[in-house]
Amino acid sequence: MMTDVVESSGSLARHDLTAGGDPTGAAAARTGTDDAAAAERIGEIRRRIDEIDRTLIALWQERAALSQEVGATRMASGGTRLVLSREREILERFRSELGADGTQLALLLLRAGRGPL
Ligand SMILES: C=C(O[C@@H]1C=C(C(=O)O)C=C[C@H]1O)C(=O)O
Repeated sequence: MMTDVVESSGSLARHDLTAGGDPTGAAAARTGTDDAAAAERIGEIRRRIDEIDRTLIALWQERAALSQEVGATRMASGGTRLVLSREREILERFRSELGADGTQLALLLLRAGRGPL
C-alpha cells in the first residue's frame, strides 16, 4: 500500500509501507526500522546530523564570501585573481586529511570562492 508521509523536512513523500520485508507504519517510513529503540536513537542522531549540516552550510557560505573578498581585494590592488600555490596547499591539506574525497571537496570549495574556471 502506498501512503503519503510528511517527512521531518516538511516535504511530502510516498512510501510503500507493506512491501515485502519492509518495516511498516509512519515511524518506520521515517526511520527505516520498526524497532522503537532503534528509531529513537536514529531520531537523536538525525537531529545532530541536521545541526552539523546547518553548520557546514553556514561555514561553506562564509568561506565563499571570504574567498571572494580576497579575490576582489587583490584584483583591485593590481594583483592576480588566483594564487595557485595557495590553492595547492589547500588541496594538499584536504587530501592528507580526507583522501581522494578531500581533494574533490577542496576543488568544490575553491570553485565556490572564485566561480568555475
Ligand atoms: C582566497 C584567496 O584567493 C583565491 C582563493 C583561494 C581559496 O578559496 O582558498 C585560494 C587561493 C586563491 O586562488 C587567497 O589567496 O587566499
